[in-house]
Amino acid sequence: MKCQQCCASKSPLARRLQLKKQKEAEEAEAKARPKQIVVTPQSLLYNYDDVSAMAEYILRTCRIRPKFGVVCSTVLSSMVNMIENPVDIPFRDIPQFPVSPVDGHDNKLVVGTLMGATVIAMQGRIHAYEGFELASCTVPVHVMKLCGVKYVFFTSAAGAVNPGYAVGDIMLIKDHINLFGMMGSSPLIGRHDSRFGGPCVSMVNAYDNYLLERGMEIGKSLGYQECLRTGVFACLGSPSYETEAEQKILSLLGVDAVGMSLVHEVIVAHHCGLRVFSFVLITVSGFGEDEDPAVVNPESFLRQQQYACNELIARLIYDIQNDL
Ligand SMILES: O=P(O)(O)O[C@H]1O[C@H](CO)[C@@H](O)[C@H]1O
Ligand code: HPA
Repeated sequence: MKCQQCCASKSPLARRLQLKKQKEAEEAEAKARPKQIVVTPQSLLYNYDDVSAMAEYILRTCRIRPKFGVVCSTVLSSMVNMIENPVDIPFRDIPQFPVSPVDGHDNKLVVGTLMGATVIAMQGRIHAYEGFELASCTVPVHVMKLCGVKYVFFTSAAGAVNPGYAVGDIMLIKDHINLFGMMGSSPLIGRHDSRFGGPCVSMVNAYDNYLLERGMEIGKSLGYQECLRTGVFACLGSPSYETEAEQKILSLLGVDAVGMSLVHEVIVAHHCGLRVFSFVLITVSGFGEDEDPAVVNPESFLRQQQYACNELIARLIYDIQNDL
């Protein structure tokens, strides 16, 4: 006697009929199911309790409530050497905190005091081009917020788009063009938690005007007026540096300098009510020059300007701390 099931499944016609029936059943089931709102993974990755747990771990470990947060660019990680009585907290020790897999990234927080103020600095940041969700790139900002931070300074290495800029220039950011956001990708997409902010956020004064002006004044008073600029920044999503054609587009858009981070961090910081000061160190001069940005060695590069950046951060913290 023939077995109905296995013999039937061997006939191509029977198999096709079976698949058709299966598909129809699946479609009917899908139709009957209530429509679901698909929440993007951004807001699901770290909820308020997850972020609280990270902040609690940090506060328990360092026993300091930081008022200032600093996100150090890969090229400006020497900033943490200014921190007194430092407590190092490796990212991997903080529950759920993202850890960069890139060689040479320090992957730690340094908490202590600087110019008499309490600070928490990120030595090494999380980049989208490493394969992280924007929520992972920006969760450190929410953690800083729950640690008690009020002011946050973001720094980055950048390539010049403005032809008037030179390597070594320090551009204080007055505005950005959010290329990620224009393409529909933002760490704020998805269900929001009102303890961090509302569903939408105005970006007016995201780069705090007062801090920008103070930063400029301090930079000048320190003698850096020749290399100080204020300009518009944009962030690329890919680790490939921009092509000449892309540089031209960026220039037409009004971008002065371009990097691979910072913009989404600033959005999250402003959204949750932190006061933001940001600047970039120009490490690659752009536009028509025969320079390959990938060959720039950040380790041995621009020591003097790195010092200038550190001085700028320290003096601004001092002035804010002392209401100057
Ligand atoms: O974002 P930071 O750490 O400044 O690093 C910048 O420099 C690297 C490229 O040289 C990129 O990672 C870019 O984003
Ligand atoms: O020249 C650059 N282009 C884009 N991102 C960068 N990050 C550092 N330098 C650059």
